[in-house]
Amino acid sequence: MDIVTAQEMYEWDRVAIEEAGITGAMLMESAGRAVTEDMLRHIKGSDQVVVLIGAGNNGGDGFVIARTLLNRGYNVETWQVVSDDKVRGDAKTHRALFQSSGYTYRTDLDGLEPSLERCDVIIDAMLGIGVKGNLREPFSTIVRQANVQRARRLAVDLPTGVPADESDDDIDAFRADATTVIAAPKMSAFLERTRPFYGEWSVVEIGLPVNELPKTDRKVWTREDVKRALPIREANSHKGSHGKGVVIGGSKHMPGSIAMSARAALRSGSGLITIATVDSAIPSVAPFIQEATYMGLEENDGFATGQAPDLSGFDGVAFGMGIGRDPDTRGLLEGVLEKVEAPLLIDADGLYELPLDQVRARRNPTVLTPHPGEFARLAEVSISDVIAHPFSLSRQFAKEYGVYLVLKGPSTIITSPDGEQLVDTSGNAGLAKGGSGDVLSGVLLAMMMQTDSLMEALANGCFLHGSTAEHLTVEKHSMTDLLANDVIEGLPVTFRTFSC
Ligand SMILES: NC(=O)C1=CN([C@@H]2O[C@H](COP(=O)(O)OP(=O)(O)OC[C@H]3O[C@@H](n4cnc5c(N)ncnc54)[C@H](O)[C@@H]3O)[C@@H](O)[C@H]2O)[C@@H](O)CC1
Ligand SMILES: [K+]
Repeated sequence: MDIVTAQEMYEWDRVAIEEAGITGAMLMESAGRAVTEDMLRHIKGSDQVVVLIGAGNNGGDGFVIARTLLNRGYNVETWQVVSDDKVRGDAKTHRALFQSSGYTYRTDLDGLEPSLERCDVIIDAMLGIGVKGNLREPFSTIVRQANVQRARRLAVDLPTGVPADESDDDIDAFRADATTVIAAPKMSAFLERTRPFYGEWSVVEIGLPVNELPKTDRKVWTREDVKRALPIREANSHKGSHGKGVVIGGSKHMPGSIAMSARAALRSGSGLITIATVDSAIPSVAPFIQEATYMGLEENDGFATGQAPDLSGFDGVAFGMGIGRDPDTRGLLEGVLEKVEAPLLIDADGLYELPLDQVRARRNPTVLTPHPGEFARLAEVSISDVIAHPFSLSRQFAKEYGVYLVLKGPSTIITSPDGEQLVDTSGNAGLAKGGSGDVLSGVLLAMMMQTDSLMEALANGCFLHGSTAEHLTVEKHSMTDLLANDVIEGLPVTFRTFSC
């Protein structure tokens, strides 16, 4: 499923209208009808519905929605919140159709607040992707009034006041319980600051000529994508067919991270996993993971040091989980960056003092898996910049250093060195705990060794990790008590849902 910017969406509309010959009014009719159909999931026959209509084409959709609901016998009050002369083009055409169908609308805004207080459902068709900057009047007052009502709030395409794209503006917007998105989700549905305004969102198809539309290089990775792209275990496979991986990390006082990564990698189908960690950590890790083999690392004060061991012969390497930030570990990391020919994933403490020039110089794939704080440090920007512009900053960074970047968050954005992006929205707040990242690294390593496309491997890994947390918090756990180890032990159920 493509994710679009406002500009890309306008280009899709242009192709539909100018090249495919579908008129704007026709598109608006289809959009309004499809949105109504979707919204009916949230509307009962006895509900009093208020439809709020703005000046642009989002308002035009509102006239179609109001007419469709009235034709079906729903109780609807239609409010055009701007003066008549502001409504033009296709929206004006649909206002005329609304009126010639025998329906009337109100514009006396003094009477709007009591209506909002009385109604059961508010449909927001005031502003869509055309919003620019902070809300002006009367929109900001109406949004404020609507946001405090007990009524269910439903938004058309996007909640009024939420920009479609990345933005630094303060957000003052309609707080939707549910949003029916037209044709494709906009970037803001995945951004930390704007995503909550959407509520639960769904996408409707409106008759755009899909095969003629310019492709975007930004997509949501869905369950169907995972079903298609997840590695299948052939009946005649052996342990060597599924990847021989090594996880390098852990320190005397942090042995747990590497243990969790290794166990997650094994639970996710790796053929063989070697744990490379400081000698002093091996006795505490080994009893928990009997399926792994071990490689001792030189240590200084409990932290790994010395040269990189021989890592030839491995199909995938993950570095950094629990390794600590001791300056003496740097030589080991430099050796790993230089020597490892297999795909190399670097996480956690491995990202702390990462020599980026050496990363750029690598001829083999490198995967970095930062959370926003780690990414801000790597990219030398502020955390608030990362939160506001994760798509563009990820793309810029991945291209500049030639890396696969997994920027973790409520929406995880995976970017390839040539700028293609996949977004995973699975998971929940139960994962906001120490150890989650270590488990994810293990799952990703396993996927990297079993899937030809690294992008698909990373997106599958993020999805498996997130959807495991989702099912565990429905069946067995709460978001409060869920631990990283529970996620590892929940992976089998996730894999079983994909029958692999
Ligand atoms: N043919 C098309 O272009 C289609 C468009 N569709 C709908 O049209 C929408 C886009 O239409 P538009 O481009 O007309 O944009 P909008 O409907 O989002 O509104 C643009 C209007 O909002 C005003 N405005 C912008 N920023 C404002 C602010 N901060 N405060 C107050 N007013 C502000 C502008 O002056 C302009 O009148 C989509 O979101 C979608 O709902 C759908 O009907 C499908 C077809
Ligand atoms: K809207």
